[in-house]
Amino acid sequence: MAATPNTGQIAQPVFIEGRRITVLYGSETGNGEDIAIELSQMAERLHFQVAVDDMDSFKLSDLLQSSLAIFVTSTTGQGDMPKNTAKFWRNLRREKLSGTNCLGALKFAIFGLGDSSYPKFNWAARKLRVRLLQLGASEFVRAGEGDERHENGIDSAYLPWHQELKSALFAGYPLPDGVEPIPDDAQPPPKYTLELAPTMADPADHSVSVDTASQALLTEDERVFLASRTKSAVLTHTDLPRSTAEQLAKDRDRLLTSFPAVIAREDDLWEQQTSRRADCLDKDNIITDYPEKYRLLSPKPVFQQSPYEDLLSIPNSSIGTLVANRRVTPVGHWQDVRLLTFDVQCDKELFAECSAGCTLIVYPKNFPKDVQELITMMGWEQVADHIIDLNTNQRKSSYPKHLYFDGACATLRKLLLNNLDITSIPKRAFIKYLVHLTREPNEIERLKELTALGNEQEFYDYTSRPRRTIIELLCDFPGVKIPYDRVLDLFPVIRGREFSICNGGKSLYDAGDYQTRIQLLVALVEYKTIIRKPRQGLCSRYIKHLATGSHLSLSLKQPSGNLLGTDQQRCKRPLIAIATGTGIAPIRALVHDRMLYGNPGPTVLFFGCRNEAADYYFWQEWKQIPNMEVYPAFSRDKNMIFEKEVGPPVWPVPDAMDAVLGLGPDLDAGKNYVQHHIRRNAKRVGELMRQKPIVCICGNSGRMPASVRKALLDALVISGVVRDEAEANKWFDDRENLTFWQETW
Ligand SMILES: Cc1cc2nc3c(=O)[nH]c(=O)nc-3n(C[C@H](O)[C@H](O)[C@H](O)COP(=O)(O)O)c2cc1C
Repeated sequence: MAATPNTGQIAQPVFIEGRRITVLYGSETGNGEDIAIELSQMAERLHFQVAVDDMDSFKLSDLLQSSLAIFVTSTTGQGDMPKNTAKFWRNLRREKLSGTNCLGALKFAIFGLGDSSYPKFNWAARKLRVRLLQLGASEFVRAGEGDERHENGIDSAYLPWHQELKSALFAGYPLPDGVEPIPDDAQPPPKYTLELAPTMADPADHSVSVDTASQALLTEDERVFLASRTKSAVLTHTDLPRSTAEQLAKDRDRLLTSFPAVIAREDDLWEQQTSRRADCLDKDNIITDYPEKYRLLSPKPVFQQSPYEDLLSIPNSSIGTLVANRRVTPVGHWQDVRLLTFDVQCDKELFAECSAGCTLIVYPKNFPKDVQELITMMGWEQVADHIIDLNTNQRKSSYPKHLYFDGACATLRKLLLNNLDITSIPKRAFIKYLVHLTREPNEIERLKELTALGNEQEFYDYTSRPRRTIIELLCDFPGVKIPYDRVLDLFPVIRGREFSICNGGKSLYDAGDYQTRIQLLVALVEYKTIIRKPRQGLCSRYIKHLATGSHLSLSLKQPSGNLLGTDQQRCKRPLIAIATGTGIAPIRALVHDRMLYGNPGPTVLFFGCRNEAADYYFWQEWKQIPNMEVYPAFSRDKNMIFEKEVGPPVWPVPDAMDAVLGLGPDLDAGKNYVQHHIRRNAKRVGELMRQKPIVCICGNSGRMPASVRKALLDALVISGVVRDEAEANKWFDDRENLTFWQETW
């Protein structure tokens, strides 16, 4: 079956010898990656041959050969480089490169993504820029810095910078006579395409597919089963590699065990009634008689309410079983916070090394109902359940990063269920692309208007502010028909979400041998927006509907810094922990780890939450921990607000950083936050500070980390460890005095 025809002309760049540009990005959650891809498309319109990749997938030696590059990086942690730049950044900083002018031939442009509520605003891009300059590279356009705090977000700085870069490329690298840039409104060539598996592509070939009316009524497991069986039958006529054949057999067995009884019964029946066995699959007529065998007796008319349970093919993941999904906040409380418990098969070494600071990655999925809505809207019914060809290694490498799929039985529906983020907020590039996919003049005009330069506020008001989803946008533009083979170009790939593990020590082994019992404390993202529709984050919705007993693919991620509590010496050191809300998760893991060696050193916890009755997590547990003091700050329990705040020793005029952050002596007045309790207990804090403690700050980013740091500095002065704020700053940053760990998000 042919792909839906495109409505517009596809503009192909002209090949011009030597006209190359490299676009490298560092990105944690995909914002930087999106910008890098948009910039690479802009360069393609100027007929550059573009290589775009994350920094770690790019060899430094290749950069040494490059003459033109664009860098895009976000900042993560506290002024840190994103993880997918770690190797590249390490290599770039190698001492032996210093003074070599090794990047003397490179011209570059750099754009950083950051958030000005962090003290180290855009530090990753700044550090990278300085190093590139040190190594001799020269900048051909001023550096750009996007700020998520700006009312129009990153776009406010990015859009003008994009234009500047485009003009600089156009002026600095003129096109040969007769070659014009590809206009912005011409449809870009596809980066990725989907193909139906060859034997399935032409329905006249053979009648292998189950008729679509019954397909629409199948459950996903049923469909997957049929798909894998269909594929087996098809592939018996080709040289099926052994490993794939084995995989198919394994999949089949797995599916049969968790399969709706009706299918299993049908299958058994067929096996009994026919003398034919698997060894007759090579007979010529196998394809024509195939559908009869698998026609369902009683198809289910409704779609399953929650996402399907099929395991995802995530590299280095393990299978987890959800043992408990318990709401820990009272039902009337504004926030639904879940304590999730998973038993994870720890056949992978990684899981045996789980400790405080590790995170667990959960891969959310879409709901079948939403996927069906999209399929119907786009008219993909005829192709949604055909096997698509994603199977060869060569092909795989040309699919988007983070796209994990089971190549043996991938279908468009499966990609939509498991891989493509169809409920995310549409990005500008998505909307721009849609202009080419509708013939309705009104829609074209409106889509163009939304993405026009100068209309950032309107774009924001239509997309981010109401948190409109891609599906909702498509409902607003019924004339848009996306060709099924363009889905990988258009829809973002669903990424796993990282959560701090909230248990440690012995509790990790509660599930017995070969299993690691892992707990997460997850605040579900649910809110009403200005369009008054309740909204849920993709992962929150997924988690909320996860039933106990569900199996899912999970990965473990080690912390980038030192492990904090895993040896006896460190467990005996004092711990000063400051946490707000679900930020208590990694602290609890550390407290558990420290118990491994009997009596740990003194632990002082300053914990901030709203109400004692609603979100004072794990309070009963703290009573059992030897040598632990807890100072809770309940910000909304009125009677808990103290009459008179203990201020710092001297309140000088707010320093530069405070002014930037809007902090000052008055801002927290009359409130009951962790920083107040730190000052109130300054003597105790100072006493522990003198004993080389571990200091942890975990919880919301924004103002909290800076306010807490300030309070800790004040405590150093009040308790006499140092004389003034300047000394306190120095003392605090000297790693001889304390180990510092911050986990904020
Ligand atoms: C955990 C976390 C830490 C961050 N740390 C910083 C920081 O230190 N400085 C900064 O300017 N922005 C910081 N940011 C903001 C990100 O750089 C910003 O959200 C950016 O859009 C993320 O882009 P990405 O999806 O490409 O990673 C942080 C964001 C998160 C979630």
